[in-house]
Amino acid sequence: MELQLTRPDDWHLHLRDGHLLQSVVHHSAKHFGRAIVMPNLRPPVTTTAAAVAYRESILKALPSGSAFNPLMTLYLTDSTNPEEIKLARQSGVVFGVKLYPAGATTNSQDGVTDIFGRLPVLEEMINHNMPLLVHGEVTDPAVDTFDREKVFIETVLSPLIQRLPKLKVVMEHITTSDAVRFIESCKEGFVAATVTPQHLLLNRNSLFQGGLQPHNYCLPVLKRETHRQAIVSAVASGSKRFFLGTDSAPHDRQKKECSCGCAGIYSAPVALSLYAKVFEEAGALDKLEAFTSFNGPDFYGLPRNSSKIILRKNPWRVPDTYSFASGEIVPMFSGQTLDWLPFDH
Ligand SMILES: NC(=O)N[C@@H](CC(=O)O)C(=O)O
Ligand SMILES: [Zn+2]
Ligand SMILES: [Zn+2]
Repeated sequence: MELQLTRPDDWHLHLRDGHLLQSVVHHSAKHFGRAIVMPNLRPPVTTTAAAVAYRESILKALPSGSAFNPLMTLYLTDSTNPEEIKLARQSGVVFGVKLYPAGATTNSQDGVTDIFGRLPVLEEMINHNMPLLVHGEVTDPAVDTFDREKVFIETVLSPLIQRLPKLKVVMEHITTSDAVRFIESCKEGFVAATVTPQHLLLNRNSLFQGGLQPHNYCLPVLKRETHRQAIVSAVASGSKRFFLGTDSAPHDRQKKECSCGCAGIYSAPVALSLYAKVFEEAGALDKLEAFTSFNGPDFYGLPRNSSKIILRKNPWRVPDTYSFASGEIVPMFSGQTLDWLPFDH
């Protein structure tokens, strides 16, 4: 059995830099046309100049002949000014501005402490039709980890959208039925969400199955099964508001398997196989292509890709690890067998 799909894009990807970039970028470039590249490097990509330089290093790291197009983002801080948004738009290579609430996730320490203090920047983004990409969790240590997305929607995102109804917003890596309901309640074309393979396939039991499982730890953390089911129903419905964003987040194995393991799941090499599995199990393979290849570019106002890929039923074993110059990375579904295998058309 075979499916032909318009070439997909990844609307949420971490490519890192240095050795790690060199060893992961080809996994995304192999089948994806474009990717929104997240700016949470150390130091973060806070200026257009830095985004342009980062883009150059990504292009250099690509296999020769690759047509992969990295779409860059800026990391919003408490000192980002509206002028930077103008520069970003003029550059032609920056496609979004990322909101990390300070302290919410990996490399978010330079993030925003109060988004309502950034209104002039957000208004400039509206003028330039530049979307705000949101890691949607509050950071208040008094709020239970599993409630942080819901509380963010209630106390930050919903009031923000009411204040700035013309701002385009992508709620990244949604994890709850609350997020699904919220996105569905917003104006189509203005608010959308990316969905990761892990939040479609795993629930929070996967964190503790037979012992602590650091490779299933990401942020926002996996939630209970009812939330997973709500997210599957949302994507299987064919709604245009949801699209593919892997949040593929490579970390050296030693940084995951240690006394304070960091958050992030490496899914780039398996993501398309996993999304196909989700849609097949939901009886919605006919909705897969819109999710992987249409809804994202339509939301961002970019053309859909013209080339195609094939997904073939061809069981394959996911490698246990991928080696890179200074370590190894354990991928999602490491060592397991997946049915669908992507090929270039
Ligand atoms: N998702 C994660 O758990 N980690 C991401 C950061 C992020 O997307 O929040 C990373 O950069 O490692
Ligand atoms: Zn995030
Ligand atoms: Zn991410």
